[in-house]
Amino acid sequence: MLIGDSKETFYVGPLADGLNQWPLEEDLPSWRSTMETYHQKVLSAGTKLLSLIALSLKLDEDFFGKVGALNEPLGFIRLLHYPGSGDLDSSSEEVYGASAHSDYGMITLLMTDGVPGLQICREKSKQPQVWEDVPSISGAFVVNIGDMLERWTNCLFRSTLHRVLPPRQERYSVASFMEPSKDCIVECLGSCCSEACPPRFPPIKASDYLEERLRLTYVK
Ligand SMILES: O=C(O)CCC(=O)C(=O)O
Ligand SMILES: [Fe+2]
Repeated sequence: MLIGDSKETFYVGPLADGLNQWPLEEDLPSWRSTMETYHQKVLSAGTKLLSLIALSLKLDEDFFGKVGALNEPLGFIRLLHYPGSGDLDSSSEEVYGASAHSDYGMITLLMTDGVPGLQICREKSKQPQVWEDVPSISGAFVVNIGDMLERWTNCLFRSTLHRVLPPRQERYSVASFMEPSKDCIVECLGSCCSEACPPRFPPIKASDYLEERLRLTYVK
């Protein structure tokens, strides 16, 4: 019996570090160039969004660049496939397509094929949790706030708790994660704390934070 998420994933890592292992051109013609173009475009959209977030926090629009969050190598793309419930092994007991989590980085730009399933919980620390369907808007990204942005803003920007219900029909999505560059120190912004509202999290190096989260997720 299988218990766990039904999702299948394929990662495309940062382009600049040359570590991606691409399928052969003759096996998947134009796939690599399509993914590289998508990677560049989605990172550029994400960088613009981060400038808007910086401005909303009364920071310089290039704040995230200046603190070293946007240095290369940057950005992971996760291609996701959720089998339709009819395609699942009848002995498996997957409860979710993707179980409840928040993403680790700054923001995630999510594109789906329109098949429902994604849900968010607005008040993540309240019990019982209330889950709402996220409607798909053709041509638009769903943008999730990640945990490191929550740390930076001392919870002014809350990371989005989300999950994917096992879809009845097959579902595809593409999640593009903007994580701060490895050496960037994520620490409470001066404008987000005061004596009455001290920093809730100590400063942390982005790579240390990420490694710890990955360890907790994958090493059980
Ligand atoms: O497939 C989706 O809609 C969400 C995927 C997701 O949350 C993730 O990959 O972190
Ligand atoms: Fe996610």
